Formats: sequence, structure tokens, C-alpha cells
Amino acid sequence: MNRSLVREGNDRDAGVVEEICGYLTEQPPRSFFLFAGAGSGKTRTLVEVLRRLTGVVPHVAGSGLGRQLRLAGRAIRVVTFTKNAVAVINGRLGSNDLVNVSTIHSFCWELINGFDADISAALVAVKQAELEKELSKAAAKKRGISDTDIAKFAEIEAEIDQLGKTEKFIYNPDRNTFGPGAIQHRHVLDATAWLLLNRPTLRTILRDRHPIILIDESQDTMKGVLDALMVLAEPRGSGLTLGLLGDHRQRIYSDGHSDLPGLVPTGWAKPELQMNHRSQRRIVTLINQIWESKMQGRTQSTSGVRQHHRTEKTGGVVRLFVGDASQSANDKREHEHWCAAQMQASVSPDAWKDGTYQLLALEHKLVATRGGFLSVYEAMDLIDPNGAAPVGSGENNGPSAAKLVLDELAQLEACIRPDGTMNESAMTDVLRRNGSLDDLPVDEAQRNVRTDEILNAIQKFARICIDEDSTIGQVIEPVIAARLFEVHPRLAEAFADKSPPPPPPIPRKNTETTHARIRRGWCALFAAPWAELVQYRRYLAGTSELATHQVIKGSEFDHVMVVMDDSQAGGFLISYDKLFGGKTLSDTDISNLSDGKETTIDRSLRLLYVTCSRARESLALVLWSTQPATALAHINEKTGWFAPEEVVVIP
Ligand SMILES: Nc1ncnc2c1ncn2[C@@H]1O[C@H](COP(=O)(O)OP(=O)(O)OP(=O)(O)O)[C@@H](O)[C@H]1O
Repeated sequence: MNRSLVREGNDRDAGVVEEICGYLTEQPPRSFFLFAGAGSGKTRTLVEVLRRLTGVVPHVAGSGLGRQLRLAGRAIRVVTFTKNAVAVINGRLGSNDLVNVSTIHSFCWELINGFDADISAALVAVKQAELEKELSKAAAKKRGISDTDIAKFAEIEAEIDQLGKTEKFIYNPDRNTFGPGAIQHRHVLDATAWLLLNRPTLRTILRDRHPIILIDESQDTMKGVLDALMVLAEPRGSGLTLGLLGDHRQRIYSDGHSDLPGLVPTGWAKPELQMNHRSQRRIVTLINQIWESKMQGRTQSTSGVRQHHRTEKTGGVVRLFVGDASQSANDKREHEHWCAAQMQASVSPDAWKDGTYQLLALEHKLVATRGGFLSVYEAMDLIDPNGAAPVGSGENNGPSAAKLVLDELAQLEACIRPDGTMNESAMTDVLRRNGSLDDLPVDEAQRNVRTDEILNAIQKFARICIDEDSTIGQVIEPVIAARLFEVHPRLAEAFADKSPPPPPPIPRKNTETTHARIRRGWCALFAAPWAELVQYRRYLAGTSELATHQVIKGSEFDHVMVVMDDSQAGGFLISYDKLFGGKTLSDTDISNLSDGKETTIDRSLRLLYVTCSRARESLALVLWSTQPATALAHINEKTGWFAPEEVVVIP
């Protein structure tokens, strides 16, 4: 179905809702891929389609579909990337029994939960494939299979054995689950993808429940699940219709397909949203230019819809600040404040004050450095790499084994007055809430002994807590000794073990067993400053003005500063310095390029695209380059992205 009317201005996309309703109500219905760029109003489009298909807004074909769904007890399934997105769609849609909205994790778990024997078979098959991959990787090593490799194989084999024996699996889509039978997010997605392809009953159940599935952020949706659903949706009329919404320019996870639009079957419809309702003209122009730039080192195509800004959004301020990467982290932080002051002078006196702009960093380690909680973050990352940082798709509570320091002790610390004394009534509340007073002895004398023990421990805790030099190990010592709270067995065991940490592995030379990594993490956590926890907890809770690109999916802010500092990024997959010409391409980049494989430039460009497109009004890009003069020359002569007055040298 083509849009019969050519629309202009802000109404350019006004026909897309009707177009999609048409595809989904045709006989047989037609799957589609909606190309929806940054700020294009994807959520609004989705909600308007759902309203029409379920009879909330009168629509002739839509109300017919709604009636059929209701009579058959079926519902349209919407899969989104974050819990927040689920809440937004449900909020806008209102109560509607013909639509189920959930994250991909909940969707998959609802589908497979209870089929324990099947989950076991699927996970064993997936792990077996992983083991075979590890075996052939190790066998190909020049120096032969190492002892650590053998230990790693044994770990995987033990996992396979365990999974094969598990009779009941437990899982919570919103947080990491522990204990017998507990499986993690990745397992649930892997098992679902495997089962959809290998168990016909599950396919029938899915089609019976949800004849239409709409998937938001499809560019980042785990390939395995997406592929399985795409198989089920073919041929047209198979009983399952898919609607994928996405923007390949905004792909930031390696889980997603590298070229989703290229994989969409030919019979699918491909509607497009062309507007960017979010940003001012200058920002929209910049993101168009970034995407279209044919720079050296790029393999991904420049395909994608050139966006139009709203007619009334004709302003916007963009600056690129370039400084020397060899400065200390503290100097960089101070200079970033200086950049904010320059932005304030260019934008308005009310903008760019502390707390009024969002700082986006490349990755968690950089945020942790800027936020002053690097030791705690690195330790938590060793303890549980999946739980240490906020990911945006669920509640971020940190590693669950470290709950004592992240939760109960934070509550207790909040009862300490600035002079170091305790607010006793607040403290009693905390103890009561956490069940610490439940088991007081009945005998009065013993009861008094126990209460004294508790009070002494709390006083000691308070004293150590307010000392800025205290380590986490020192603070928790009296708490554990007096058994003030229930302590996770893994924390208790790690604290009791006084052996030194194992040495860290040499990067790219040797691997490390999971056990050794976790042990290093606990040792690092006990040695880390207690004072860092405050910032770390804020970061986890999402209340800090610092964030990484991963958690800002779908978010928007008036003023955004993107800090680009490869030296503190802690990875080699991304390099802004290469993107802006401060560094030349490596041999690996050049070999990837000639093999047509994704390069550092491809990944860095997409990240830049995502971060820049979060800004509504103004955008400051701060590049810390190893060769600032070379980068500046490249920026001015080669990119064409910035006017001369938009490029500022950091003194
Ligand atoms: N038709 C519209 N008219 C006016 N404003 C709109 C319209 N559609 C969306 N907006 C506004 O534009 C902004 C971006 O919309 P939204 O967050 O839904 O975009 P998105 O497509 O999800 O973007 P992204 O993929 O970048 O997260 C929001 O502030 C939204 O309220």
C-alpha cells in the first residue's frame, strides 16, 4: 500500500499509522519493517496503530481484527527493550486486554516457563555448542592448550552436567536470580530461540496466543530470537505476522543483526518515518551528516532515511571541544566543567549549570572514573559483569551477592548524623525492617547481652563509616561479626577467606577461570574506599547525571555533553580518536576493512550517532585525543561536520 498523498512539513509522516494498519488487516496480513530514526516518534506511531487495531479509535478494518482477537482469546504482543518502555506504552494505551506489552526477557520466559525438560535440553545443546567452540579455539592456539583452558572446559562441562540434571528452572526477568535452578537472562533468550526452532509445540502455542508480534528496537534484539521469529513468520499467511520497528544506525549491542534492513524478506512492507520531532535543526543536520559521511575505515552502508527537523525547531547549538588525552583524569574533569561554561555562554545563562545537562560517556569505566567510584565499579564488575552496571532493561540492583553493602548498609548509613551519632529511632526501624530484631532471645539477661552486642557493632560501624579513609572491608567487619543482617553466603565466604587475591590475567595472553575472577573481585571490593559507594549506588539507581550510551536508549535531554576518551574506555572495540582522525587505523582495522568485516570506525560512528541524537537543544562533544593537532586538522579539513566557530580547543 502506498501513501497516496505526498505530505510536507511536520505532517510528513502522518500517513504511516494508516499504512501499517492496512498491512496488519490485509488478508493474509503482511509483515513489515518500520524504519524509525532517532526521535521519529516511534512510540507514538506504535500506540496509534494499536489503538486502531483494538477498537479504541474507530477504524473499520481494525475493529474487525479486534473482534476476532477477542473471540479467540488472543492478543497482539508488543516486545520492547526496556521496562521503562513497557510502562510508557502501557501508560499511553490504557487498559487494553487485546495487547500484551513486555520486554523480550518476560516474553521469552512466559513462553517457556514450566517446560523444564525442554529448557534443560535447549540449554545443554547451547552449552555444548559453546564448549565445542572453545575447544576448537584452544586447539588452534600456537602454544597449545593451556591449563587455564582446561580449567575453563571443566567449568563448562560442569555447567552442562548441572543443566542436564536440573528439574526446575527459576528466573526473574527483572533481576539476576540465584540459587538452585536459577538461570540468567542470556540463558532464557538462548533457550527460547532454540526451542522455537526445534519444538513444533512451542511454535503452535506462540501462534495461538499471539498472531501478531511487534518488536521495538529490533536492531538490538537478540539475533537468535529474532531469526527464529522471522522463520515462523514465513511464508506470509503462516499464522504469525511480525512488525519490526528499528533503526540500524542506532544499533549498539553486538546481540543485534549487523544489517537488519538487508535481511528483511522481499515480501515484507517497508514503511518509513522521516521526521525527527526531538531535536533542533542544527542537531538533526549533524546526525544526518555523521551518518552519510563516507570516511576511511567504514564498511557499513550509508543507507537510511535523511531526517527532517520540525518546522519550528530552527535553532540548536553544537560544539566540538578538543583536548589532550594525556591530561590526568582530574584535569579532564575540570576541563569538562570549563566546556560546560562555554556552552552556557553560547546557549543561555540557565542552561549548562551543574545538574542541568546530561553527561554521556562511552562506557561504564569512564563514567566510574569521572564519578569517582572506579575501584568499586571495577570490583563489582569482576564479581558479576552482568550486574555491575545499569543496563536500562531492568532494575539495576548491582551484584546480588553484594546486597549487604548496596542496600542494608546504605539504609544504616543514612541513620548516621553528620556528627557521627546515630538517629536511634531511624536505626531501630532499619533493623526491624530487615528482620534483625526477630530472633532476640526470650530470656532477659541473654536478650540484654544480644542488644548490647548489636549496639556496639552499630557504634563501631558508624565510627568507621564517617572516616573518609575507611575501606569497605573495615566497615563491614563489625556488621558481619555481630550478624546484624542476613549476609549472602558468597559474601560471607569471601570475607572469611583471608588468602591474597590471585594475580590478574595478562590481557590477550591468558584466560582466567570464573572462580579466580570472582575472588579478585571480592578482594578488590573489600580494599575499595567505602566513600565511593554513595556515587556507585546513585549510578546504579539512574539518579546520577552521568550515564553511558547503553542506558540512554530511548531517552532525551535538553543539553547533552558526550565525553569521548578512549584511554579510559577500557576496550578496544571503540575509538573516537580514530573516528576524528587523531589516531590512524590499526593493522586489524585495515584487515577487517579488506575482509568487509565491521570495524572500529563502524561501531564508533553508530555510538556517536546514538549519543548525539539524544539532545533536544544543545550538544557538546568533548574529544580527548592523543594527537589533538592532527585531530583538529582532520576535523576541519576532512569531516565537514562542523563550522569553524563550532570547533574549540581546550586550553
Ligand atoms: N507527531 C509528533 N508531533 C510532535 N512531537 C512528537 C511527535 N512524535 C513524537 N514527538 C516527540 O518527539 C520526541 C521523540 O519521540 P520518541 O521518543 O517517541 O522517538 P523515538 O522514535 O522513540 O526515538 P529514539 O529511537 O531516538 O529513541 C518526544 O519528545 C515526543 O514527544
